[in-house]
Amino acid sequence: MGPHPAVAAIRLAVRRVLHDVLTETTNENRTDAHGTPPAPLVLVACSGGADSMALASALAFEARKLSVRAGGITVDHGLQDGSDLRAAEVVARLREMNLDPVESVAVRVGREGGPEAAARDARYAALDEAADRLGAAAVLLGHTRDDQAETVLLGLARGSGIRSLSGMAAVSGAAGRYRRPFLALDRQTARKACLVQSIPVWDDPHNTDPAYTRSRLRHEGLPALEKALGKGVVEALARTAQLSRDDADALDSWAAAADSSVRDEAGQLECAKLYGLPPAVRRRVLRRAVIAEGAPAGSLFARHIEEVDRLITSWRGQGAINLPGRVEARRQGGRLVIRQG
Ligand SMILES: Nc1ncnc2c1ncn2[C@@H]1O[C@H](COP(=O)(O)OP(=O)(O)OP(=O)(O)O)[C@@H](O)[C@H]1O
Repeated sequence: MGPHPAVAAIRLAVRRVLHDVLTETTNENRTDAHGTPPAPLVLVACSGGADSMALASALAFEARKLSVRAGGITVDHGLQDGSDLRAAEVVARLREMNLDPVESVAVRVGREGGPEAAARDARYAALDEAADRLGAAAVLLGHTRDDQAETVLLGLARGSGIRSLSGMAAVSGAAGRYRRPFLALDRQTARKACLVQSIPVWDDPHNTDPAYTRSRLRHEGLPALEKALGKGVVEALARTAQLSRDDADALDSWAAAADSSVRDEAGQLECAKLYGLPPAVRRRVLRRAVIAEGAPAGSLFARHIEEVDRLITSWRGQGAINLPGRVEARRQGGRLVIRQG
């Protein structure tokens, strides 16, 4: 008898990603002293929750069959009493699965951008550091289709265009280090896989705390949408993410190609030429120009770019526009001048 369908599904998802990682490392043509390619190290980022415990179990199983070393990292955000004990427990469970190396990394969470964003920033910084130090070829994350649907809704509510509707990428980070094998699987499958394999899971109290936006969305928003629109809404939102990502990528390439065509010989942006671009492309050209002058991408919102865009489309002699990173945009003699003040 084969494995339970939920276990088969999580293993297949991980196997596909491990094959990708193996193909990429082979293509890089790296070999050891004996001329054979070294087995790449793949880490699972594990919170101890159902998604990442399922991921860890599938990684442990599939890595044994392939030429892949499997390890794990758990990050202790230090935000709850006893978080260090929980991290130690996760480490013990990952070691029981024969993952090696396994580490717990303690981080200090700042306040920048709210508690969820601050915890996420600290977590990714710690995962990056660990992956570099251990020489990992990839870090697996347990985001599911349900997480993707939530991310699309959060992006929709920001009102900042299709890039924010495109959710999380299956491959992201420096040199494509982060992989999300479960993006097409639902959360129930991961939970079921833990249940049938008797893997204990930790339910993060933050996930049910209504103080957190994502938790409200998960427990109130999405169920209400499913009631109104039917069960297929999660799948539709996840599909929207993929379609939006493709559209956003195409528009970004268009903007990159359009950039040189709207500049004069001195490299200055010409307002008349910018005016002739489709708005979606023009806003991207402007965003690129503002970032190139030193505005931090994460602090640059749609409303900032709209204001710069009005210097082109609704010119009424308005003054300079102040942007994040002390960048300033002004219209001068038919040119758009963007520079750091
Ligand atoms: N403390 C942590 N340490 C290591 N990795 C983490 C930690 N928290 C989250 N992750 C990684 O990020 C992914 C998404 O986490 P998030 O908290 O957004 O979702 P989740 O649905 O609660 O996931 P899980 O059920 O695995 O906890 C996790 O599946 C895991 O891979």
